[in-house]
Amino acid sequence: MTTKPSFPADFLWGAATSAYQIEGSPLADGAGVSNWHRFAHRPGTIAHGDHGDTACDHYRRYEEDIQLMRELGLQAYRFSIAWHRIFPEGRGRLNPKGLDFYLRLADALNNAGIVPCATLHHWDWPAALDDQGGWAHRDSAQWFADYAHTLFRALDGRVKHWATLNEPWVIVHAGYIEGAHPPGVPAFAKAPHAAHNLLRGHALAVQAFRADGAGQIGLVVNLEPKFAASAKPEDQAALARSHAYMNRWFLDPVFLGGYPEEMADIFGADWPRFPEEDFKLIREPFDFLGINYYSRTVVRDEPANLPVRDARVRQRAEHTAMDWEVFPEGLKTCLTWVKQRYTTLPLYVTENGAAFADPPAVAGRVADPRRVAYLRDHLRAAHAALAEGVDLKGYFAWSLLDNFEWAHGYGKRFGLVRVDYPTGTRTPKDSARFYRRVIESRGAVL
Ligand SMILES: OC[C@@H]1[C@@H](O)[C@H](O)[C@@H](O)c2nc(CNc3ccccc3)cn21
Repeated sequence: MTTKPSFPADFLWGAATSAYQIEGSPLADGAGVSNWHRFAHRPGTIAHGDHGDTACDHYRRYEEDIQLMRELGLQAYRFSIAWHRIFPEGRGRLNPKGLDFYLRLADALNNAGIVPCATLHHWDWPAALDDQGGWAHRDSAQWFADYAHTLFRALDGRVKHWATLNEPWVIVHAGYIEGAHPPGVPAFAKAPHAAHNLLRGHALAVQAFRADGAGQIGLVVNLEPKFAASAKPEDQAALARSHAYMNRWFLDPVFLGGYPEEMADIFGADWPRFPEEDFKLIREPFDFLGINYYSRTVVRDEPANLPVRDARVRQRAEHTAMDWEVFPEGLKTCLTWVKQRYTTLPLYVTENGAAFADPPAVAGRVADPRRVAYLRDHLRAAHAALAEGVDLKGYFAWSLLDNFEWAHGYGKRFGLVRVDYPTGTRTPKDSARFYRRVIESRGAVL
């Protein structure tokens, strides 16, 4: 007889979104041009020519969406703040109307009994900062810390749960290695500097929070367990490079004080020597780690695939619409690996979810059995990690709403709630109803 999972009474159940993916109104109320607004309007960058000019129209429909959150039984909501609404040029002139949207959002969430969990930077920022060198510019760390400090003071008393960065690895890999995200031009030699300045900015923001903030502050990383396709030494070496590149590049410095040795192998002559005092700063302690988990990858050696010289070996298993393998045990693997290698800090699953080819709404229902199964199996894995002593404090489903899936546009639907474009009509999917029952039963229905 298997015992039914039971999550702690204070476990925080939420859903997550990000500003550019849902808000729309990119230039409203004095907002500046963002990197993603400019990039998405560059022909050929986004599937189907999609962009975030309307998205889910959340900037205008946030009260309706908060009512949806209440109907789903959410206890918390993870959202991001659009820097370009606050400082249209990136620094200097503050735009009060832009700040006001987040004051209204936080007040409405608190009034609804939903914990606001704000991410300061989820990839969108003023295009002006990219024009001044972006994250590769050493001053970007201070630009970020100054922006963060302004928000800590402005939202004091309204927001007590903060994350500095969402997935710095993606900002660097997609933005500076691939060029698939802004700045949009591959700049291999700049990537290590961008990564380093993101970490410096995170630490400076934490120091600003210690001075003028209240509550908890953390960092959100994407983790993806890596497995070798074979026991051959070359595949084992590819595994070590791939694992270091995606999973250790940022966590080793913040928790262990230095970069993985594989980084010098991957970047070769383009791997810089950083000042020792930077590593002391980057180790600034914070309060929790957010982990975004979606899938795992099986890798083999592939010398032609620069810079990591690895290749994915597609598995005979279920895959999502993103062609990501469904691998629930990988969530437990990530959680236990972080506890074993790095820290006993509180952990949150800050993103977990899947895109599937959902059917349209019929009579107010959207049947998404594969997403129900995905959530069920990953929540079981999360509970298994809890049972092994991981201090897991909460779980945020990605995403509350179908939304703008970056370079994929609107064709990939991750939401618990379907959004029909362009009307913006919201329809809770079966997975939303399932998630509500999970929250109500503290996991007993899993
Ligand atoms: O792709 C789904 C979500 C995305 O919508 C979120 O904005 C972002 O935080 C997010 N991160 C991942 C996982 N990380 C990742 C790894 C490799 C390439 C792209 C994303 C998935 N997602």
